Amino acid sequence: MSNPLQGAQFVLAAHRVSQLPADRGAEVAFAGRSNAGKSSALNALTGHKGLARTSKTPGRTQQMVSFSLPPYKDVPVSRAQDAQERLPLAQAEGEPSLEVRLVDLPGYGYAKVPQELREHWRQEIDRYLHQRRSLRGVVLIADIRHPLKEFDRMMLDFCFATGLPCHLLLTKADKLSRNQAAQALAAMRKSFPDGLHATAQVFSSTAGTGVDEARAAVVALLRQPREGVHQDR
Ligand SMILES: Nc1nc2c(ncn2[C@@H]2O[C@H](COP(=O)(O)OP(=O)(O)OP(=O)(O)O)[C@@H](O)[C@H]2O)c(=O)[nH]1
Ligand SMILES: [Mg+2]
Repeated sequence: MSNPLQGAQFVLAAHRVSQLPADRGAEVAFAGRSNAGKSSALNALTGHKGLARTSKTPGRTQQMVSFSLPPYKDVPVSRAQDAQERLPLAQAEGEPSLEVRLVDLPGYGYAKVPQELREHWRQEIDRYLHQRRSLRGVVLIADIRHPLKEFDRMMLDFCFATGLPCHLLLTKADKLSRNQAAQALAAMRKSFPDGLHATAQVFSSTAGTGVDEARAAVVALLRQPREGVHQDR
């Protein structure tokens, strides 16, 4: 299966929402607690090992890092079928330029990050979620071995309240047996409230588990129509 997210390139790292690329096209944000494996997941999904910086030390990503996917603006509609796999954004929207981005958000909840900085990111992430019109969905990344933490719950609540779609990657599945991983996934799905627009899967950046499924989920998020996503945001 070809990779619909290949060709991603670093655009910029922002300290504030206002420094992000122009708010058009479609983007999907990667969120989760510090050290959950967000940057590693981005690298696995784009098939570009060194794209996002990863680290054993929590708190590595201290900016909002924006990556662009190749613009497919010149794909003739007659070849759309052929291009479907490589065309993350729905053409039906009729935007002349299909700008598509992935955003690596700073990890949340790392105690050693100074309080002031944590507060800064709490505010900026909140602002990002509420204001970013091109945001089509969130990939929430959580360690499969641990129950969801406060930040994860807040993110799901936000998605629930605003109708923003969310795809949960239960990552580091290589640390569990297949059976344990399947059980953790089933328990997680059960805990979702009715009406939450969320999907979940088992994932491992290191073992490559669930990579194709996750790529398809990201593409599905990028194709979300703009309406319906942020009516209430
Ligand atoms: N075993 C295993 N380790 C992983 C996996 N994904 C990430 N890691 C490790 O977990 C640590 C954190 O990974 P990162 O991708 O940097 O995590 P992050 O969520 O981006 O962290 P911050 O930027 O600090 O918020 C690194 O040591 C990774 O090698 C995985 O699927 N399996
Ligand atoms: Mg990171």
